[in-house]
Amino acid sequence: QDTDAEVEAREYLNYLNKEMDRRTNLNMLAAWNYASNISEENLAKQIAVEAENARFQKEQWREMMKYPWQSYKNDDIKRQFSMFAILGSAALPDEKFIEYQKTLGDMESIYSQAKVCGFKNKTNCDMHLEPEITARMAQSRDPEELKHYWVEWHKASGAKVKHLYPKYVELANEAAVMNNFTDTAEYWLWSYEDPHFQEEIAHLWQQLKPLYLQIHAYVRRKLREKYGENIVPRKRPIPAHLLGNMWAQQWNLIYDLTTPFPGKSSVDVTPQMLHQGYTPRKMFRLAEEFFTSMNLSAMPETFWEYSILEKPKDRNNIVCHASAWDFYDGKDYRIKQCTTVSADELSTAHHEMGHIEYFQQYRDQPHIYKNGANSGFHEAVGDVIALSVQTPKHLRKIGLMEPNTVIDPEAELNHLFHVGLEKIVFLPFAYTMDLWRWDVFRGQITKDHYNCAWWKLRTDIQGVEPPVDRSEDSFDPGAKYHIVAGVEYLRYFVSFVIQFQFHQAMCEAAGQFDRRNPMSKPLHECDVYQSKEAGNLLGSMLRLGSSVPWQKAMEIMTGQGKMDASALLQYFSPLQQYLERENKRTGEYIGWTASERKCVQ
Ligand SMILES: C=C(C[SeH])C(=O)N1CCC[C@H]1C(=O)O
Ligand SMILES: [Zn+2]
Repeated sequence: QDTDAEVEAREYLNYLNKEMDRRTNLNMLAAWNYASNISEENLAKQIAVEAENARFQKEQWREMMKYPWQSYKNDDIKRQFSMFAILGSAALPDEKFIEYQKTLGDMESIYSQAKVCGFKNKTNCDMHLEPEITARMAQSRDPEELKHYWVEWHKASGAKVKHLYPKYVELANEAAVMNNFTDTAEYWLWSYEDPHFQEEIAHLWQQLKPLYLQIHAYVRRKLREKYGENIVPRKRPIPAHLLGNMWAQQWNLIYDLTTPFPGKSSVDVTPQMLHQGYTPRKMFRLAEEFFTSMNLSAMPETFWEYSILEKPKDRNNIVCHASAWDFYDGKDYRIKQCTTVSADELSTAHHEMGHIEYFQQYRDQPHIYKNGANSGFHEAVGDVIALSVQTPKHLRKIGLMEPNTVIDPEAELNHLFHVGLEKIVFLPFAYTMDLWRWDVFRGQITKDHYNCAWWKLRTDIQGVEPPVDRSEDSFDPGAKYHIVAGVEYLRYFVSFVIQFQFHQAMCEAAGQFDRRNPMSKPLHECDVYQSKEAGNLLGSMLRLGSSVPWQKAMEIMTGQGKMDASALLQYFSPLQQYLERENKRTGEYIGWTASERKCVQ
């Protein structure tokens, strides 16, 4: 039974939650207007709305402190107050708040509008990251062309925001301190509600690293066979421009160069999608149908009306980096993605729609709980579905793979390897992104050695190196969206571990996995399509939002409350055995020696 004080406190929370929904709706509309139509004027409009709301939040913070909420018995009221009490950047005084948002907006604008000149057609200097440069990094098999786009992109993006980054770090840390954190690293880690979270991540990486070393050595051999020993030396870190992705974060786009059994069924459905006349809209309809087949939500009609699912033809002043948007009114949800028709982008479409599913499932939560159980949960939802979609079994079901395609153990290994190029490979990259930023926020990496510290981490942890020597004149972290947009990245490391725990739980619910006899129905062959049991299990966790600690949400989903690498390792165990056998057979050097690339301080 709530005390009178708690009854009064709850009434205040009801007001605050409703008012924050209303105000955040205005914030999101202004942010959407800027991101979809970049201009100084639209940034100023967005910042004006955000500054007004920051003022309101500071005012309410003073109001909240009149309530002795730490002494309340009601856990839910205490949880809401403790979350509302953390203002983030809104804690900054007005003019610093505005400077902080302007710095982020300017970095995002430079990144999103950066362009380079062509390698072959040197007069075409209108090539943007999406779609042109991304397409060349994925499709070119000419090391010189790949080096050109790698170097030019890093010059046109990272180097151009270098002068703004220290100011962002300084103001982010000032805000963190005003929220009673030592720095932004601690503020970011606080959201995971576990005082030992950084150590837990380090422990998970130690468990997963052996598998990464195997796929790294195997891919390096395949690249050496393709490009020769001079370009891909046997024991060296892998040159980052040869891996199919500008940041070498996922290598699935060089699947054709590295597949274990080239003759077997190709899991790359891009040609089929193009042949069948797939459009971006059809890709998102396909994703929606998967969710509804499991008794999860369809997209509201306004989603199809307001979303931007293709890059506008006539202009480039748009943030193309894919994103999902909640407008906090229980009905307006949107995706903005400069979609091109490909298998990789079909996965991204599922990823983004997973965010929308989460938004819809927790729509009845109070404002403060309209978040993922932690940020990694939000990133995992769509990916879990995509794990089912990309099974050969499912691709045949939806007509993207010939019905008579032979799916034998070698074809299954090809599929596992393809998923490994996207999931195993990504882990050290995601880890590096925030290992670098934690040290920057903590003052261990200062601006005079931002770049060389970045490459030391990238070489030590990920085993990749830049295609050319670097120096502190460059700012290569700034060539990656999440760095210039100030988006925390550990969420993706968490997602790529827990999505296999969710997949395992949902496959069990769907009767397609048996934890007591794991190889009787291999986890990587599971497809939860049309399983109401799997959908209801997922939905029951999504509806909670952040109303309970993520460990509780994990327990509801998987029966236990911890992050656990064993589901991922179980999923990839046939691949790990194959890679270990193959690397031994070819005498591969596991790991890498020091890079010969210099970084001039
Ligand atoms: C698709 C999104 C929007 Se939340 C994204 O940023 N992702 C999804 C995978 C990792 C990360 C990236 O692209 O770096
Ligand atoms: Zn996401």
